[in-house]
Amino acid sequence: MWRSAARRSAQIRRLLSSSAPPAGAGAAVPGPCIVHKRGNDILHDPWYNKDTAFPMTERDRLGLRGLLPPRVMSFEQQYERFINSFRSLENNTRGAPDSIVALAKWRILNRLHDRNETLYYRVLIDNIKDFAPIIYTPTVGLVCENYSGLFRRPRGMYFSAKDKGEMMSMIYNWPAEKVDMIVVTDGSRILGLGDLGVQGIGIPIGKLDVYVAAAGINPQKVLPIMLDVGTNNEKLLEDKLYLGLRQPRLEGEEYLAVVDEFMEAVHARWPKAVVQFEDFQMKWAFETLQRYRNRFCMFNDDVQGTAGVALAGLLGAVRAQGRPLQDFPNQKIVVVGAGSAGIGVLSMAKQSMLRMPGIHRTGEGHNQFWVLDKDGLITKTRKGLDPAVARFARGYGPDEVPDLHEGASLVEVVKKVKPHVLLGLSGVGGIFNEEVLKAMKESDSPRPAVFAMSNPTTKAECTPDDVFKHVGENAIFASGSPFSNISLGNGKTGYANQANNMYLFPGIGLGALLSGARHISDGMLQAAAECLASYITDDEIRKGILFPSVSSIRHITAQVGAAVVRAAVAEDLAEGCCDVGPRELGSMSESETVDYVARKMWYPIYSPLVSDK
Ligand SMILES: NC(=O)C1=CN([C@@H]2O[C@H](COP(=O)(O)OP(=O)(O)OC[C@H]3O[C@@H](n4cnc5c(N)ncnc54)[C@H](O)[C@@H]3O)[C@@H](O)[C@H]2O)C=CC1
Ligand SMILES: CC(=O)C(=O)O
Ligand SMILES: [Mg+2]
Repeated sequence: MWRSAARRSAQIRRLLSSSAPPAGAGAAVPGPCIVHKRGNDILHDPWYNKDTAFPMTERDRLGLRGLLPPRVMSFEQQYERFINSFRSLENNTRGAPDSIVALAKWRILNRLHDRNETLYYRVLIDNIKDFAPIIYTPTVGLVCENYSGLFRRPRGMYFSAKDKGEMMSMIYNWPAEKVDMIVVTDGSRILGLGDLGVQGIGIPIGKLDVYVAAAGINPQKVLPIMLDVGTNNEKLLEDKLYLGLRQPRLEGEEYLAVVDEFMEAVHARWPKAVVQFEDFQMKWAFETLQRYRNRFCMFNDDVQGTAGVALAGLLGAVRAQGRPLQDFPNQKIVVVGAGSAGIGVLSMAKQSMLRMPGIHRTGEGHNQFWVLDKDGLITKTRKGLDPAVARFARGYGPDEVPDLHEGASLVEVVKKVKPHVLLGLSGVGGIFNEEVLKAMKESDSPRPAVFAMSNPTTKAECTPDDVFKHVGENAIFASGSPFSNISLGNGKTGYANQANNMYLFPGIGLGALLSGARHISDGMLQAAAECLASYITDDEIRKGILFPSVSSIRHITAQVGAAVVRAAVAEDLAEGCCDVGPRELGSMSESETVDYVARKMWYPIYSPLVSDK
């Protein structure tokens, strides 16, 4: 499995060098693009604007002559100019507080996004490792918290509780004829920052930027959406600048009626669009997933995308111990956080354990998990447990070893269980404190793994410094938001892996889209997770590297996308996309599918513009 992944990876690297467009994706001579506007309207449209790079012939053709300074710059010159101004911003803000620097960097990128999307996405693709922390976690969290103050112009669509009955017509207000990818939130659980109401729109925007950069979705075909059903955040309700509905959140049937109407409207206009649900509070994350997953092509990224990434990390932790993957069902895993992400991870990990052959276990009753929430260890004696959580409750009675009790604290659990993996999806910064990490040192694993997956950085359960200091140099660390690697002395490195669903959601969405899947099945998600798990070589794993570098995200996404396409075909869920039908998809070999996916990726190049006005 690992060898074929390495071969695929080399093939994709050849296809998708970040410095050159993939063959067939517009490439050297892009076809002309028809615009339905002229003059200033083009300069003010970031989809078409080229700023100073409009050649003279186009300036004449489009009524731009005189509206721009006379010198025509090349794309490369514009690119260099932007990168230079970004680097001087970095120099000029050195020593300033982190949040000021982060927001200044976000502003300069956002201004480019507002002005010229082709240039914006090229700098994003080429510098994804540096810029992902700005357009995505952690800075996107800061942006959401300050959204009402930072707001200059809208991006995406807003459907509010006041729009009940209007959504079917409102959806036609969106200017693009075709939309392929939608990310929607109701703002009720933004990263680990809680209910941010309408300000949560920053998350769909950031996720879709990752879609464009990683999956090569054409930015003209993405749509970030906010469902504003109110907020229960008192601070926002009292804030005079707050831009959302100043009312408590809708609940129950009233809430579902809004989401139902929105989904019907989207489906009516763009029946083949993939809809990603993001950052919904747990009860609605699960409810909407069950409600829509067999009717629409949708998935919940926090439940399903996160699960696949965590599973890839958990399998990596088994390999790092030098054990075969069949040993996975024997790993002891403590999960802190029983919310949408935690339960998603537990469900997928359990499914995967139950599929592994040749291990003595007791079917559904096999429980290698110890799950804690804000009230401590969850056992079967806990009252009012959600059925999704109850599956993982420990059945503590006098016969179960180690001896623990309902509500036991994290440190007690770690000391007694001596887990192989400690995984945090709690949204509580620093909860893996020195005492907990020192207890992890006594883990039964020779390579104890600590996954501090909560976002943004302030909510990470611990840092890599803490882990390599208190658990030891042989520990394995991964976090949801990026950290730098740690120098352990003697030329050794403690790797700070990033375990974030960004490694999977772009490939899941792209694979679903290109296969024309009727819906997104567990098999497609499993294929995505296995593909990510197999991306890393044994050598890397031995060093403690569990996930590839974010700079390879396009390569990874092409593979994940292809794995998803193939799973959709195998399950007979694929209806095909554009001129590629299900039969043709089914006849593609593994490498041809990767080729197909890579070639479908959009790449930012200025196209010649022709106006029809
Ligand atoms: N790395 C990644 O790719 C992802 C990270 N996340 C992060 O995971 C976190 C949780 O997300 P959700 O599960 O959707 O939130 P949620 O609100 O549904 O669940 C949070 C869970 O943490 C528990 N919790 C709260 N305080 C605790 C404490 N002191 N000790 C133990 N447990 C505690 C709660 O009881 C609840 O079970 C967020 O910070 C989010 O950013 C979520 C999705 C993906
Ligand atoms: C990464 C992500 O989806 C979250 O923190 O919610
Ligand atoms: Mg999320």
